Amino acid sequence: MFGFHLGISGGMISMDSFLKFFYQVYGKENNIKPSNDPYCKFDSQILALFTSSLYLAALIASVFASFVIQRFGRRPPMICGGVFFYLGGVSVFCAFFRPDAELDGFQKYGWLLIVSRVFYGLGIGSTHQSLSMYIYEVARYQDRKLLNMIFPLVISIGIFAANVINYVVAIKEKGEAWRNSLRFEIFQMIYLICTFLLESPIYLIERGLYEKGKMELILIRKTTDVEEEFNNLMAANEYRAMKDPWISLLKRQYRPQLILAIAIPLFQQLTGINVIIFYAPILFKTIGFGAHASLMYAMIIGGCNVIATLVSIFTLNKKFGRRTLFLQGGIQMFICQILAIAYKFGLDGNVGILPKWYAIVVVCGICVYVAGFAWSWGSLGWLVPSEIFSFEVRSAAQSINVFVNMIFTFVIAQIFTTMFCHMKFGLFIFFACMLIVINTFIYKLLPETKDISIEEMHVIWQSHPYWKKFVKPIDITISDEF
Ligand SMILES: OC[C@H]1O[C@](O)(CO)[C@@H](O)[C@@H]1O
Repeated sequence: MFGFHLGISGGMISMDSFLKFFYQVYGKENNIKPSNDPYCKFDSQILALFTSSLYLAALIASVFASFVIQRFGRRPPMICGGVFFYLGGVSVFCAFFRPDAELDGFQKYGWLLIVSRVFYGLGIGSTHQSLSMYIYEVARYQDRKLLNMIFPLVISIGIFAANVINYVVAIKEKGEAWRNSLRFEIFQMIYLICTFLLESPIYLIERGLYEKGKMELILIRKTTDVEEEFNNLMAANEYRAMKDPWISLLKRQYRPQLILAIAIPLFQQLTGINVIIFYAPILFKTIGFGAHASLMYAMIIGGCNVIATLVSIFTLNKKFGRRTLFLQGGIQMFICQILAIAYKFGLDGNVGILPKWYAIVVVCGICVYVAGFAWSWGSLGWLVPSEIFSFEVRSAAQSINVFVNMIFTFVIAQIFTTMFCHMKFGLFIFFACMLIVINTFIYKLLPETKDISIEEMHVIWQSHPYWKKFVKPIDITISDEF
């Protein structure tokens, strides 16, 4: 669902019928109208809010969720998320399935579009952390790594599904296709199924409900032979009771984890990936591609993202170290940005009928960029934190990770159209500079974590040229098996 929302809005706002509707509904009161400059046609803060409101809501919900997860368990935020998805669906339903929903009706109910995005955002914010924590806690130790890698894969599949829906509804239907794209969102109500999940045994043990925790562990593992695992969970609980993860994370000793919990999601967004994921159809239309072609190219790029993520999980991650992949992907993305600048992406405003070869070069260039992201920052951005956040600070560090990811997803969604209007192809200079900073950071500050256990990580920090200043040899870290 997260992936689906990342992918759906860009296609919709590139559809002329949507823009017309949007400016009709919101333009009057807010004095906005589409510009004649092709780079500025989409430059409206309210239009950007249609995309970004979801991430702003997700950001706020994720803060609440991280407290609820600790106090009331992993299930309540999942159930709240289900209710929010349901309300998002109801808002779309009210706006589009009403018998009087002719143009006037749509104008009257247009605000429900943003309301539905806010509900979906609250749903995503509530579930993002609780689900990833739940999966981590319930999974067997040996399955965790794979599950962590599947996370970016399912996001990319969600994005691709949204791209396909946008394209198919647009070619099947003339005019008001975006309404059908929105109707697909209603299927998210199936998320309510998640409310049937059991509570995490780790949470129950934390709350002193030992018997219940053991029962749920038996149900989850489908065997009564859980004594050893249960005893491990109890031992880990005693250890955890002595240390609050938020207080620990602020200690000097955990500085590498704190900095990386902020830097990894921040840099993942500053690679500029969401400029493409959110706004590829707009970029294409601006430089003169047709409406259907723009949606088709966005779909090809979405497909490329899925394939490259699969390649990353099943081959590259097994063969190459994390640093190598981060740096290789970063350099690949940097070269693509430089090419976009050199060839003045968008022909510097001379939009019109474009030769076919130009379209092919642009789309291939973006595919190479997206592939570079998918096998570096896309997959490692979720995997590496799980390898470096030690047990005692994991929940706090993971909350920060999700929070920072949401802030910058929101920022990019909100400022892109304005940046594009003012900077034109110079936008790529900004992201190219960011990639220099990002690659330098990885080169200097990220130690290799492939095939390193959490206990060994401690030694890695101590022998790192920079982090050794912070990490003292005496502190021990509890095994990741807990
Ligand atoms: O697959 C690309 C997508 O992955 C994310 O970085 C999350 O991991 C999103 O921000 C982006 O849209």
